[in-house]
Amino acid sequence: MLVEEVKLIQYRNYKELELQFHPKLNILVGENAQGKTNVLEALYLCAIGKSFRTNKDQEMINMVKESAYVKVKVKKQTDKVDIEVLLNKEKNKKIKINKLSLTKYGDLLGNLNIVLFSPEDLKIIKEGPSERRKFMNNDISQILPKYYYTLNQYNKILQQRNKILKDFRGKKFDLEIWDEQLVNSGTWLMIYRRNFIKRIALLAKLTHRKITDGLEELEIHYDSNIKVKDNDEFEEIKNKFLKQLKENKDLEMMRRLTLTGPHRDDMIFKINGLEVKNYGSQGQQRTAVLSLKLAELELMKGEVGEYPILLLDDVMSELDGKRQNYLIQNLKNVQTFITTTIIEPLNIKNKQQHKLFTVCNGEVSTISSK
Ligand SMILES: Nc1ncnc2c1ncn2[C@@H]1O[C@H](COP(=O)(O)OP(=O)(O)OP(=O)(O)O)[C@@H](O)[C@H]1O
Repeated sequence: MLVEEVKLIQYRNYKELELQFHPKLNILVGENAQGKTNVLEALYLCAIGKSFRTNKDQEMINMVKESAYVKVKVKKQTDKVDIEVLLNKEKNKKIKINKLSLTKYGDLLGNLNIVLFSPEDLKIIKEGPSERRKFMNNDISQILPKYYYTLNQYNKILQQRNKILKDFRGKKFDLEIWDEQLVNSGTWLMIYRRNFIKRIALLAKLTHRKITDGLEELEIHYDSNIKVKDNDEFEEIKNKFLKQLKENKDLEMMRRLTLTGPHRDDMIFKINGLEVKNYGSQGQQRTAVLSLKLAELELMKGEVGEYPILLLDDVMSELDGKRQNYLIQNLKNVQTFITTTIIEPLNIKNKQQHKLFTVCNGEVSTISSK
């Protein structure tokens, strides 16, 4: 799939902007703080329904305005989709697909699939488990919208259960009704995550082997909070989840928090048997993320039947020449958007088809198009 056009009105530092994109490679070049990432963020908003930089929709509205508007025209193998997002400082955002308003945000997912790679993604490897859960949640929701709904349901039940635990003042009460619901949706989340990680791990391993000329073996494992076996089915997982909840109940009541369940899941990344988080060099960590991102592209292609679009926000300068080359060479069939402050180090061969935009203080002009 590809984005043919984007239109922005009062979005961040753009008054009004319309851009036609190249079907292959689009490079946005400009100094810091000019508005390059804002364009990528707008594309992401139309794909996922939120920003990758903030949880507050209002921040995307131009500071001195009350509302903002983004529209993208998406071309898929078999049809075209127009996605519009209207942000308002006072009201919830409105999303339209082909002019029809959505009643559930989840229905947006799958209309425009996207893989984002930014320096922030190193957090997936380096930082705490919440970054890895965010990665799983974002990716699985895109390929399996029912995951998104199950996750929302699980989080609501979790909130309720936590509230009961928090308000507990020595009175007798029963958590069992919440346990049953938590376990039901939580078990599905675990099954979806386990399947997803199994598939992405294999793809990332093959890519990593290629990038490192066979020197490094990347392993990615699902580290589920509920101790289950690899081949356990729904009922077995559910029973183990319930058992673990029961065992932890005293501790939970003492801590007044739900300590058991997939909201505490994690993923483990290893290179040649050693955990990348603790033992990997900076370069190895970057390469592992690159392998993961390329694996995401292939996984989405396998699921959806066509490649998602790829946003590379400021990452080229983080990769050495060899990795840049590998990336560019492997993106031939993927519509790609690159932001960069300097164009020279990019290994874009002259022959390669692309469109080059300069971004300066909320204005964009096309420099070249091949
Ligand atoms: N809500 C807003 N209203 C107006 N301007 C905004 C708003 N949010 C951000 N900006 C402006 O947008 C600019 C930053 O844009 P962006 O993050 O796209 O920069 P960039 O070109 O990607 O820079 P860098 O190379 O540093 O990453 C800044 O000038 C900032 O003041």
